Amino acid sequence: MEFRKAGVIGAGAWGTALALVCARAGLDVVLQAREPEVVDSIRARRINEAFLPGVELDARVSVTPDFADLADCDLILAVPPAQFMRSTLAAFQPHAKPGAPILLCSKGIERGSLKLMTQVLAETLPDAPAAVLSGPSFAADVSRGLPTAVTLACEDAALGEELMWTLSAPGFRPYLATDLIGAEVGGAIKNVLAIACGLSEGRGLGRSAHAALITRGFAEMTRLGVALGAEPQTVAGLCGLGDLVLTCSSPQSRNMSLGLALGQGQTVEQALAGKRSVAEGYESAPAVRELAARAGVEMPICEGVAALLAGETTVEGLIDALLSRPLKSEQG
Ligand SMILES: NC(=O)C1=CN([C@@H]2O[C@H](COP(=O)(O)OP(=O)(O)OC[C@H]3O[C@@H](n4cnc5c(N)ncnc54)[C@H](O)[C@@H]3O)[C@@H](O)[C@H]2O)C=CC1
Ligand SMILES: O=C(CO)COP(=O)(O)O
Repeated sequence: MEFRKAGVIGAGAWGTALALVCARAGLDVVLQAREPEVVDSIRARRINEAFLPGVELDARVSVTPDFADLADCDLILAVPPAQFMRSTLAAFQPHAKPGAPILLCSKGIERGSLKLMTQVLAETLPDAPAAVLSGPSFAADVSRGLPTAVTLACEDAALGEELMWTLSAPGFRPYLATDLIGAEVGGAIKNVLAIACGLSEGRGLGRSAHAALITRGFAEMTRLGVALGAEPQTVAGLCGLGDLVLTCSSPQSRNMSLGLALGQGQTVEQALAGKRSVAEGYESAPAVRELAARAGVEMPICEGVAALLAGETTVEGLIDALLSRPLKSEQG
């Protein structure tokens, strides 16, 4: 199957950057934006001022508010915040071209249902072939053409390969996998762990604590991923460990910067006030906590972040709780 026209659903920073990736890969692109001012800004100035300022969009990218304009797209990239994936796909569903694959590019777990994005897709567009794109990739970097490598997972290996060739460009390298769950869990959990790393940074706990949080956080990610059916080597790839390292290492991350603000003494409400961009770790933390409890998996860092965000503990309480855990085997 040769792909010629991509529809990108969701014109936040990442959807806009991915529209550029598709255009650079030679596809015609229709970018669906929810906000009228985003449509106006791209039509008037070729720039998404609200979510990706300073980046000029390729002439191959057209913008629309209307899902009907994606009806002839033979490939769809779904990029709304995870909590809106279900409502967004449901709105798009009447316009989906039969057989067009849907590449899920959002990172999170649906609150309430505790479902991954592939499960949400299976319930809203059950006949659409599913794939997942996830990995260390700041929209600002990717949109500027800086080198990036990501995981592209698809159970149908031939379709995965087709998608890999379709989307690859000199600065954008998708690596193939067939393990959808593995490709999804890391991206959801790393956002919660990045909040923890931000807290540590904000409290001035030092680089050693930072490295400990990444490493023990990766153990949590792997435990829950495996309990949900992921292959550990997928979690150790770009979509898991790779994205954990990126997101925990730069205040450019919305999740890490949320943790940083909390660590410096802001309340959750203050840290989130006035923000239009999404911090998926805030949204997914309660779902990660519930999934871990349901699976009987210990995730003390994620559990602590969820408790902090829910107002059940303080930053000091969270740090004390982690440091007073019983000593044990590293592999346990
Ligand atoms: N920004 C980045 O560097 C990256 C983001 N992602 C993921 O992409 C997904 C989207 O994030 P961004 O593009 O960064 O978003 P953003 O934070 O730049 O923008 C917020 C988005 O939320 C949408 N939105 C707000 N209310 C909505 C509603 N009721 N229904 C549907 N959509 C609504 C807005 O239209 C906008 O597209 C997230 O899951 C994020 O984790 C993944 C890789 C990189
Ligand atoms: O997912 C990302 C990088 O891979 C973006 O991280 P933030 O959402 O924390 O900014």
